[in-house]
Amino acid sequence: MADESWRLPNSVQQLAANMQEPPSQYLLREQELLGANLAGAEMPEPVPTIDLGLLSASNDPEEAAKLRSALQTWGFFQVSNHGMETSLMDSVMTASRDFFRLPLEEKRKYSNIIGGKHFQMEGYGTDQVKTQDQRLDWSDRLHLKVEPEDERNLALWPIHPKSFRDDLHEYTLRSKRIKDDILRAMAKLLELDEDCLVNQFSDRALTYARFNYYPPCPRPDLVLGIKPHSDVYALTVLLMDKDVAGLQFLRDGTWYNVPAASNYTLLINVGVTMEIMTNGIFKGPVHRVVTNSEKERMSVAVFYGLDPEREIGPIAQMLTEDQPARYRKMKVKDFLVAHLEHFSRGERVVDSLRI
Ligand SMILES: O=C(O)CCC(=O)C(=O)O
Ligand SMILES: [Fe+2]
Repeated sequence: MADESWRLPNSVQQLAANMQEPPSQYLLREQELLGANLAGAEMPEPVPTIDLGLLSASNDPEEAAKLRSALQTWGFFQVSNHGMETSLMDSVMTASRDFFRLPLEEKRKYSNIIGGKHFQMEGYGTDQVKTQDQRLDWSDRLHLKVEPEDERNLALWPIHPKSFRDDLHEYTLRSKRIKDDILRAMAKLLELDEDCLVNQFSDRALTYARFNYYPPCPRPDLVLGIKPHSDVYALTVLLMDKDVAGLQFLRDGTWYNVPAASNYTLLINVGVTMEIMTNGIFKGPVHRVVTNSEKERMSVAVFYGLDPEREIGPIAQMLTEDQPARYRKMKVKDFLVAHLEHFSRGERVVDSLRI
């Protein structure tokens, strides 16, 4: 039988602890390094910051204009005055750090590989390896479905540290309010009914939380923490490490560094689902994560998607005779499968849906 062990990558944390040089599957090829400039450039302006309290309470025109500009220029922004307590963000980060510090055998109880061979989306591990020549990312993840709540697979929710489950539950309740406030503000920018976007997310809509752990990497000049991608869901709420930077966004051919902020930053970015729903008006930016030779980095992303049983396509209110649909319709669950295929090849699924 052919040796298929390449399908089961090691924990990167384990590799980082034992190796001097990353194995070849992690190294970017010469071609990929051309013009890649992993060091990235400084952003020409500070990360746009939207006062969410002001925006949602009074639809403050200045904040709304900032949001419009951030969405059109970058596809991401920071939110302040968002109602999430620092102590809760602290607890989530600490619980996440404590989880990744557990012994490997303990973490493997939540593995995303079933029966030693079959990959599932949820659980602890790395991305699925689909082909032998796929570039691997220098990160380990814990990926959990949070909503619909009755579909939580609690067997994959860590019991250590003890606070993990409660913290995640509480955190995602708060994060949902932030997401809804942003969706309302975006709907107003598009001159849609205030709840038009919020209503796209039924009680069967998917929410995932992903805990990303990036161990120090001996070759930050050749290895990425996460390869370039656009998030597939509609909106991402990202809690970033307050000490270590690493996230970069691509704009007009240049990779820009998002600096670490000493207080926790909640960064919001548009995903491909939103790009399709708004018929291409708000675009899901391409981003990646670079590695650091000395420091580990953590982030926690919450992804908001649609009900997998419905169709994804531009919403009817966005279409006119002059602005016909730019994307084909597709069942959400097929779209998510197609995304994984494209992601493993470093491509964007949205490009395959253009009419
Ligand atoms: O770690 C980060 O800052 C970003 C992570 C990310 O892009 C993702 O999980 O999709
Ligand atoms: Fe992402």
